[in-house]
Amino acid sequence: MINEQIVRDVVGELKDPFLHRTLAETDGVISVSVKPEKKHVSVKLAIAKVNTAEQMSLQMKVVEVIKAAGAESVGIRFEQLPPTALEKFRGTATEAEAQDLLSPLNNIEFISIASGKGGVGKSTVSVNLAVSLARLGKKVGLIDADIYGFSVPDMMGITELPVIKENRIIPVERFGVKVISMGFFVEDNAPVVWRGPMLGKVLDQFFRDVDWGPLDYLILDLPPGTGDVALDIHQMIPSSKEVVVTTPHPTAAFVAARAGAMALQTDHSILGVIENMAWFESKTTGEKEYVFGQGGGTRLAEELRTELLGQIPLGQPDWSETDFAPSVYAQDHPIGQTYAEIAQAIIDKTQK
Ligand SMILES: Nc1ncnc2c1ncn2[C@@H]1O[C@H](COP(=O)(O)OP(=O)(O)OP(=O)(O)O)[C@@H](O)[C@H]1O
Repeated sequence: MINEQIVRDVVGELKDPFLHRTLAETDGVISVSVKPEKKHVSVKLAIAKVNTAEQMSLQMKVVEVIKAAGAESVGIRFEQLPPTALEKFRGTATEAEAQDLLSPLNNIEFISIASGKGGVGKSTVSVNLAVSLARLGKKVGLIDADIYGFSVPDMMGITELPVIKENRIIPVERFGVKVISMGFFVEDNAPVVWRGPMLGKVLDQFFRDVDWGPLDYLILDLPPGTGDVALDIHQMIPSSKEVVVTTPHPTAAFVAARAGAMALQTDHSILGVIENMAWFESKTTGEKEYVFGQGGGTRLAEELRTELLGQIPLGQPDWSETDFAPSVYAQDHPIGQTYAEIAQAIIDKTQK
């Protein structure tokens, strides 16, 4: 039966990627909690530098060893080692890494977009939030981590592929957003059927081998639902602030609550709820019709003890206004303005 000591032992053997000392040596295993009945383990680790590709790789290894020790799900939080510990071990880093440790922290805010089920508009929301944050002057990256149902390139009207320069993948830039999608690496729209380690490698590559440059926000479009794939990805991505997308129907909100619960279980925090397809407004009378019901967003926000960041009505973008990107709303489109307000609320909440 898995217990705290076993977790401390297996994780303690892994090395801090910058200091090349084991986490046991650096006192990097801050806390461990085990819920035996759910076979769930939460760990809090301290390493030399957080929110880096190296953290991502370590995160994969942590998930691997804890699962090998008998856990079914894992939540990981990282924090930075205190300066005294860094000073003590810096001699073990290479010259370049020591320099790197001195540089200002690569302080990216990870925001993941989740939903309880498919088709509620999670990818549309991811794309438009990313574009709106960029319009507000932020440096934004977008990872289409909906690995089996990637749609971001099509939604943004991206036709080119990323180029490789000096062994680094240069993301495609569109509307000021740097985009990486599984769709760039799969031929002829073939379905992707990997799980576990392969999935981890792909995600790792998205973080490690992509030349993101400096970023304020990295938006992750997660796979829908609360199944194994969504759980795998939740465990493998760095701890993030999560936005849960739902439609207004009470049942949809009920399902979305499970996605929120999964986020919390895997140590992500919840930033808020977006209610999509909230109503249809008649162009002729201005009357609102609540086609998919009412109240789901508010109810979900209450249940997750968070706030409703905004409500997005039904409506299509005007393609010609957005350079033929089928799902991007122009800045002056009413829905584009709503996205701008939500993006501003996210900036305020994350103080970026
Ligand atoms: N507010 C909206 N008004 C009208 N159509 C919308 C709206 N939001 C999304 N859609 C449309 O609904 C469909 C589903 O949206 P989207 O692909 O973003 O959902 P999803 O939750 O990401 O689905 P999946 O996870 O299954 O890929 C798309 O055709 C999209 O254009």
